Amino acid sequence: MTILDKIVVRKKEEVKEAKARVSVAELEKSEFFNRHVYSFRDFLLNPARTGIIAEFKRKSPSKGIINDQVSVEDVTTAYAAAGASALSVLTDTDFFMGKTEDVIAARRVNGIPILRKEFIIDEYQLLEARAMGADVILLIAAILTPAEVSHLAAFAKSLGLNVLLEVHNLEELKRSIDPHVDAIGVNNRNLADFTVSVDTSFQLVEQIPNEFLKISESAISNTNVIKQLKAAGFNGFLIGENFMRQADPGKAMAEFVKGL
Ligand SMILES: O=P(O)(O)OC[C@@H](O)[C@@H](O)c1c[nH]c2ccccc12
Repeated sequence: MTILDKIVVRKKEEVKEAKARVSVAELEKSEFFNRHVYSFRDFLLNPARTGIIAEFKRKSPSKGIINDQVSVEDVTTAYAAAGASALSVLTDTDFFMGKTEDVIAARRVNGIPILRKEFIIDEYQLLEARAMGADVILLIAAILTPAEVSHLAAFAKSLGLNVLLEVHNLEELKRSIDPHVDAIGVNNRNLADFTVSVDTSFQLVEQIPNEFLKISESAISNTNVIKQLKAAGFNGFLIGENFMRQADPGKAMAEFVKGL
């Protein structure tokens, strides 16, 4: 079993437990459920911002603890002030040390799009994403059939959410592409074996139709790479560890963007 398989097994249990604990009617009554959702496209394409989707990530299966000493409010507001186009906040607890409350806390203090970074396998998690104040949801092609991608993307759109589809090879891209998706993210990290290569982004960019926003995800640690990715056609750059491994991730991002 790969780590991704393990995460999905655990996720199925979690979703079952959550459904038993909190009804859909309760989710629909939550304070953020009917709020205005920010447009991922507008923020990513705004030239006054950096295109960086800055991630709050305490821990990962590949790196272990990255940083569990900082607050989600401090870091995300500093990311936004440093020019982030959007925020990414992990909500998986067992593998990434994240939680629903992290998105809620980030939502209260930020006015830019928030991606609920989660392993989505069920419609219920999209209702949760809406309820916690997220604007963007992630669909990972490696764990979903094309029919599931299409169904979940359409349901997310019906809730007003933006959809980011993540692929890490041409086969996943070809089989999963769907008109309900807003953005396609090329993950430079293979979630099955953790190998990383930014070349994955350069190889796949030409194959992504231009109606989709193009995002390069993971293992981005210098501004020259961002310049090259931009020249190749990418609109967004998802960065986590490079900032989070510093004592002050917001300050690390502010320093980083000086090089753009
Ligand atoms: O920390 P990095 O290498 O900058 O990567 C950030 C982000 O791309 C990565 O956390 C990620 C990309 N896709 C995911 C899916 C699930 C969990 C995590 C991820």
